[in-house]
Amino acid sequence: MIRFATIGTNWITEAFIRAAKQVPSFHLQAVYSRQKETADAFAEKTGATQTFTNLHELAASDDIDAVYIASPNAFHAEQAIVLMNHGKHVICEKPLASNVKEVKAMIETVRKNDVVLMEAMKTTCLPNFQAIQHHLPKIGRIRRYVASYCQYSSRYDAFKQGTITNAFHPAFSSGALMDLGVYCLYPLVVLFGEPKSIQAHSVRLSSGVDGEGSIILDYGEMDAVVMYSKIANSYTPAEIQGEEGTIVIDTIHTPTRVHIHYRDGRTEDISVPQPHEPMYYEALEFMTLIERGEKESTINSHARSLVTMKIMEEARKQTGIVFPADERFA
Ligand SMILES: NC(=O)C1=CN([C@@H]2O[C@H](COP(=O)(O)OP(=O)(O)OC[C@H]3O[C@@H](n4cnc5c(N)ncnc54)[C@H](OP(=O)(O)O)[C@@H]3O)[C@@H](O)[C@H]2O)C=CC1
Ligand SMILES: O=C1CO[C@H](CO)[C@@H](O)[C@@H]1O
Repeated sequence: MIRFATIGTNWITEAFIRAAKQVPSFHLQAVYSRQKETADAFAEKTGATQTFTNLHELAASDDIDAVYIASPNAFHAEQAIVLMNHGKHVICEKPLASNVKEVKAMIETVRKNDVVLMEAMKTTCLPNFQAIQHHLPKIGRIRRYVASYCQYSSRYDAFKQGTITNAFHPAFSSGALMDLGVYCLYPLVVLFGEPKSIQAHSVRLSSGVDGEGSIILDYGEMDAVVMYSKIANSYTPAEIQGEEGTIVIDTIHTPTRVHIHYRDGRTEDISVPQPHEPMYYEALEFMTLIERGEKESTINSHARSLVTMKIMEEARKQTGIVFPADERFA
């Protein structure tokens, strides 16, 4: 049994708990919130038996083995480091942190402690993503990866009315690239590694974060184009274009229906059953690592989280997006 605590009381933590409960070794021991009333209400809703309002008490507790972090991005590194220094395993929401320095500090903390740290990037743990990897050689020499995640945010309505919520505030290391662009980039890094160079463009909002953006990534004999937005929608599937065929993926964040369109006109459905909720697979991966005494996921590895963050930081540099967290760790 792995005794979990959670940080963050928004809907995503409920979704994680619901999915993780399908893994037999999961036990929800405690929830953390800044406010006692919120913690109590969330514990009642989720079945946790303990609550915390002090991160250091949570970190020091002998009742907890692992923590799922779903706080605003700006707090991921700080919270994870405190927890890992007390021997807690950490599964931390995407993006792993605010910037490269923070990711490096987190990886350094893993090295000093006997703990697992994994970025909760659901996409790459999904059976249909693994099907894409398996069938990739069938499309011949790869020439382009295209992915978009553009979803108009209800919080943008509030923004237009003059209320800047966490999702659009630089103090929380937010914006379209950090929130949605990461879903296009992480699978790209898993499939093709680190690009030689990138060119980024973004539409900056008055708060200083990006509302949308695009990045072209140079891989020498192939390139990648990723597009992301919190201020407009896109219905375009993702594609991996090869000389012999093209893999078409319905949605990059949660691949469910995946087809190969061969150049000779044939089509092959390479989708596989994905019976569980999307977050089940990342939860299973994380818990399996703990049970096997392994330090890191070979899927959502530290190196891949670091390369993804390097790309995002470079894109921010090119487009003038600075977070207070960058100065904190400078
Ligand atoms: N995997 C997925 O599909 C999704 C992942 N995410 C990720 O989850 C994380 C949280 O996102 P989201 O729920 O939108 O974020 P929120 O801004 O809603 O904050 C999440 C939680 O953090 C706490 N919090 C809020 N504001 C502050 C603050 N100023 N200081 C400290 N703690 C605060 C709150 O918990 P409390 O009040 O109880 O302390 C809140 O429930 C992000 O990293 C995001 O990228 C988000 C949605 C989907
Ligand atoms: O990761 C995410 C996926 O979906 C959400 C929107 O529905 C995002 O805002 C979020 O951060």
